[in-house]
Amino acid sequence: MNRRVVVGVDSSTQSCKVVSVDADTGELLQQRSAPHPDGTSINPERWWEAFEKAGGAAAAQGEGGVLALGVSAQQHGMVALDSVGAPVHDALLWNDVRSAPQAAALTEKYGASMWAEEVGLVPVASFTITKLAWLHENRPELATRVDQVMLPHDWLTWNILGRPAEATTDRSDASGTGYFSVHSNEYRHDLLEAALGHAARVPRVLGPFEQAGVTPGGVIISAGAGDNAAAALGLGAEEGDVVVSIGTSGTVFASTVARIADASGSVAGFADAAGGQLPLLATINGARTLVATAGMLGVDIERFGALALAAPIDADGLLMLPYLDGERTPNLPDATGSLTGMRRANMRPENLAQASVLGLVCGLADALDSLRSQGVPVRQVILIGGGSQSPAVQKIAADVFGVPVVLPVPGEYVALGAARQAAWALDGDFPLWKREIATELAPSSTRDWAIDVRARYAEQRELIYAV
Ligand SMILES: Nc1ncnc2c1ncn2[C@@H]1O[C@H](COP(=O)(O)OP(=O)(O)O)[C@@H](O)[C@H]1O
Ligand SMILES: O=C(CO)[C@@H](O)[C@H](O)COP(=O)(O)O
Repeated sequence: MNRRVVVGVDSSTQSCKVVSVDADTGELLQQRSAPHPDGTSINPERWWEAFEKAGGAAAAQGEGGVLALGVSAQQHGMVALDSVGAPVHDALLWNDVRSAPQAAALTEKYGASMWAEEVGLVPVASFTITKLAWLHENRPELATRVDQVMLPHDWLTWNILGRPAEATTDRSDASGTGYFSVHSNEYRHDLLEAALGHAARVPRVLGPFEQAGVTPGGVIISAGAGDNAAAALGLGAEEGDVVVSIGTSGTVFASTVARIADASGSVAGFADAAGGQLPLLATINGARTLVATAGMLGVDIERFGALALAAPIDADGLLMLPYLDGERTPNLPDATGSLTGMRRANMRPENLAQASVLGLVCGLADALDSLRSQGVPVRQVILIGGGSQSPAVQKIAADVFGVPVVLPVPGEYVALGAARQAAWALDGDFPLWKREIATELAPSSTRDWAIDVRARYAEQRELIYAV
């Protein structure tokens, strides 16, 4: 019997991944990727070029017998288009912190409780609405030209469908804008206008398995999703599963029924891609903490992993707070990284490597504690993302997180989730693909060392950044 092929796309911060999957079994058939330029702002055409290089554009026109395709992408990016569909400014990405002052002003103007209760999140620089406010305040001549605002996944879907009069999005990605209410499932046009200075068109929000359209090649295009919501779909995350993704961002999230309204702003009450909720915390400094430290040591990422594994598990007291690009969790957009606990005896390359691993994982453990404090059940952590492939991360994760940690077979779970959504849109039934086999990461005989490291990490964070 001929396979029915669906395709999933993950247009993430650093690259575009395209996976071809058997629609009936979920078996991975092909996987390709192409890099994106570095930076926190980008001309969206670079996303299209990578999408083409990774085979996505051809698949979207039916090459290889593709029946359906779904696009997932990095969340929050501001794609502000004029009346002819051209960007008025490079897209400001989730990890661009220039709109931090606007985030603080929006929070002050309406109050954190309103944002948490009505919109589900409290503005920080990552969220689209703050970027529109930045444009309005700093480039008013461009802001007045904005006709419509999209997110990265919306813009790719819109281009795949030949730039129809009405763009589309989905609830999971809309929930990360700051001008959409997960409670009413309606846009808050008033908040968008307050930020941008005038009204602007926004994409129609599709249901979980609604079709965005069909390409001239006959390929059904699904609604798409924000990347973390797509990962939850790809993993088949269940109540009690908390996904920790170590990609460019570090994210900690769960697919739940209960809505979250965290006025502290730590936990964002996003929507998932299946009609539920996706409470989430994100750090700006994910796997690139390890990559930057490897660069400082003059070694590649494999050698970095070996160095970290060779160090004492607590880095012999060396401690890094890896706020290398500013930080979102905790909300310290102007912070820089710090290295403390240095002694002549511990100033060794392996200790620096391990300190960066500990700094990354301790920050994610803090996020896990915040998620738990909002009533989200934590039965196990499912560890994904490029950084999860680090043997040094795998060695300490169970001890530092303090709960069972499972590692699925290496895979692009965001793109797989987008493919699963495409199969859902194709058939109208959620595909019951087999759940990936996962390996439980063995904890140490005692996690006392991890409790001590986390306490010292918290002490330094409070001492240096007062959070
Ligand atoms: N073994 C490893 N150890 C540490 N970092 C790794 C390893 N393998 C990949 N990475 C890093 O993971 C990141 C890519 O992960 P990915 O989840 O694809 O990110 P994104 O989805 O944000 O583009 C890159 O920064 C890469 O250098
Ligand atoms: O801002 C968030 C979630 O709120 C990030 O998770 C982005 O969605 C970027 O994802 P990656 O490129 O790191 O996968």
